[in-house]
Amino acid sequence: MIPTIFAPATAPGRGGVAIVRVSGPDAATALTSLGGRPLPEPRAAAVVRLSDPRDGEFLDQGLALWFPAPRSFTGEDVVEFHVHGGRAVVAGLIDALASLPGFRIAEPGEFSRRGFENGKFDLTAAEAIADLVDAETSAQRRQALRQMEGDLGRLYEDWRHRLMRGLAHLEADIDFPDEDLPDGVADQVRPVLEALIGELSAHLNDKHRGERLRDGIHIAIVGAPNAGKSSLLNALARREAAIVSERAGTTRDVVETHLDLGGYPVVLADTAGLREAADEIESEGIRRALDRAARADLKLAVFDAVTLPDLDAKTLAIVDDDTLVVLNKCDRAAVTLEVIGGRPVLAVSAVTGQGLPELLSALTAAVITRFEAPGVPALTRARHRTALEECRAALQRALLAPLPELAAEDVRIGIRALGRITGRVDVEDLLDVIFRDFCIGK
Ligand SMILES: Nc1nc2c(ncn2[C@@H]2O[C@H](COP(=O)(O)OP(=O)(O)OP(=O)(O)O)[C@@H](O)[C@H]2O)c(=O)[nH]1
Ligand SMILES: [K+]
Ligand SMILES: [Mg+2]
Repeated sequence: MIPTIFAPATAPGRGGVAIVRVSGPDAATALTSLGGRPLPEPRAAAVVRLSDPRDGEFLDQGLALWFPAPRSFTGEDVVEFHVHGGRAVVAGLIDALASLPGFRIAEPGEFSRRGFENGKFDLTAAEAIADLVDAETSAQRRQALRQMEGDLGRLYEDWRHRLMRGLAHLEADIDFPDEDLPDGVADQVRPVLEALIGELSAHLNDKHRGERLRDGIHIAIVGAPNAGKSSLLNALARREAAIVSERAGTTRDVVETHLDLGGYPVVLADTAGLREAADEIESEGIRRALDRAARADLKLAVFDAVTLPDLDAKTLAIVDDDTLVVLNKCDRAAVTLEVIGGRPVLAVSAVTGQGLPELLSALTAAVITRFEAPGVPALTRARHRTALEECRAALQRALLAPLPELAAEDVRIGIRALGRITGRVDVEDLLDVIFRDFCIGK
């Protein structure tokens, strides 16, 4: 017997309203026994006076919604109680529900899991629900919503169906060599595999755009000691996140701060000044700085306007296409350079704030051009990436396979890898395609 599960759907603590969700075969009982009334109209809010069925103690007056299966989030019978959002109210309701036979508190993600198991949505959409709940910026929200609406799931399902048709052709070739099938089935498969390998590669080769959007885009501030890196971090973050001092070599550890740039989540990192280290600790700090610069999506290379025309060679060596060049302390020296290391110079003062709005817009623009690709759903999870790489490798093997049997086995591996992403790994699907495409033996 499937247990009926329940849990608060709203965050713990005080609030205007708290929602407690119930799902399972006995969900209706929760409403009738606690609410002391017959079931209301489906999907219409009804006023309920809730009391504990054990002793009749009044718990709260609230609203109840009744969603009979299968038209609910989980695909099961679902009841939602909207009550006053106090801890004691919710605790009393939870306690009363727990006393009902066959009821237990839900495990994390269990409502979504039941929804997936009842075919309400695929795994990518379930993951998107989690992302949407975690979304902190508008771009994160947009990506999660697109994925929840099925953009990514549809892309992977389309690929999987194309592969299944390819496999059906291969299998027909193997199983029914004497049947009256069209010629050259194997030749029909090759272009299908080649096209898919191309599409998989384009999707995989996206600079981790979607994954970055979930985790945050990494920007590293690098430069010589005392160039004003920590001052710049503090100015951009509008808080004293890093220690600033006139002593060269102040920053040792990487200091991170989180920003929202144009709706994109950004992890901005301040690092140790680059120079010949004076001691072991500084040398470790510089190693971390270089490591961070190498792994960053974007870099801010900070030069000191006071020391012009000398440019720090260690910082110059880091400048590349993913770098914004910043000339700091322009309150103290006239800016005479427009280009450094082939990149346009952004003149700023971390102290007076001069040039910072321009730096912020340049940074935001750089972030947007690197990570926005309208219309095309992005790969969002390492789990998907692993499966897609496995699929591509299998298809590449299939192209080289000397026998159709071996090619078919590799294509099957590719199909299973794609099926794992959406959670659709049903062999019945494959039979459907075989019978629909060939109608052998009727
Ligand atoms: N006038 C002026 N002084 C600045 C500016 N930016 C930083 N400073 C000063 O320069 C000194 C060094 O600043 P920091 O921010 O500690 O420099 P840093 O690059 O982080 O230095 P390390 O952590 O030692 O590598 C401090 O005394 C700051 O007040 C600026 O734009 N104008
Ligand atoms: K310093
Ligand atoms: Mg510093």
